[in-house]
Amino acid sequence: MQQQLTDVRERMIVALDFSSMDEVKKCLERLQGHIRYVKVGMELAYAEGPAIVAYLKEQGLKVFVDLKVHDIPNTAKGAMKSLARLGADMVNVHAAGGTAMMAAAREGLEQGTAAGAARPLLIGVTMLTSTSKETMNHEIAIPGTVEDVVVHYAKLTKQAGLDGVVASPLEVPLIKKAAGDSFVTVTPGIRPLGTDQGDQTRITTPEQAFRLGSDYLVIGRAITGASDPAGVWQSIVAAVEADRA
Ligand SMILES: O=c1ccn([C@@H]2O[C@H](COP(=O)(O)O)[C@@H](O)[C@H]2O)c(=O)[nH]1
Repeated sequence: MQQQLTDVRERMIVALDFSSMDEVKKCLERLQGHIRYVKVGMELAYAEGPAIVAYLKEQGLKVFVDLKVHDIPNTAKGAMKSLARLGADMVNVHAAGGTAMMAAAREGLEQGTAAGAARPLLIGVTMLTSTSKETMNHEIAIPGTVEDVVVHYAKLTKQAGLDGVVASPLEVPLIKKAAGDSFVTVTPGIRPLGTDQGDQTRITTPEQAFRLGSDYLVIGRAITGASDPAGVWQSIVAAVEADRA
């Protein structure tokens, strides 16, 4: 990792999968003082535009802009140049775009980052955590195991000069073995015990995710869809801290 983050709260990213600023504000009111890092995905970014990132930064939060860029290298480079100007802390591309696209994305991000400002972390999405081996083999037409494909994408991502990958926590030990400990792992597919799996297939609990070596956890519905989001947040932090003690 670029930074040693000892407080688990700095490493738990809450996915704000909402379609309006109003819903975001209501959610943040309930989580105020607890969360440090949030994720803006396509639903919110397409609904509210760049203003949402500026708003979240004004609230003192770190922001992962999760738009999963996947296009020809020139377009990916331009997209990253524009994204760099938003002031996000983390952005991403699909590793399936290949090394030329990922390297171009990194160049665009560097060019778009203001002088003296820190470049956002650039992360490659390996295989979506909703994708099972069956879907990967028979629909996406990639043979083999998910683990082998994820490690292959992680190596390509590193080769292209990116900072890390998005994958399931289940694959983190293999990624770290192949790409090194400092290669950042961002892991959705987090389900505290007793929560609905929904559309995710490659899941772990928060405690397991940290135990497996994940650098950042992405947690959405388990927190934002709960009747007491702050209570769920606190119970996750407590469970992780107890597990590490
Ligand atoms: O492989 C991926 C990449 C991104 N995501 C995103 O993470 C959150 C997960 O939300 P939950 O409600 O905790 O399932 C969501 O915003 C996805 O777009 C992912 O799940 N898997």
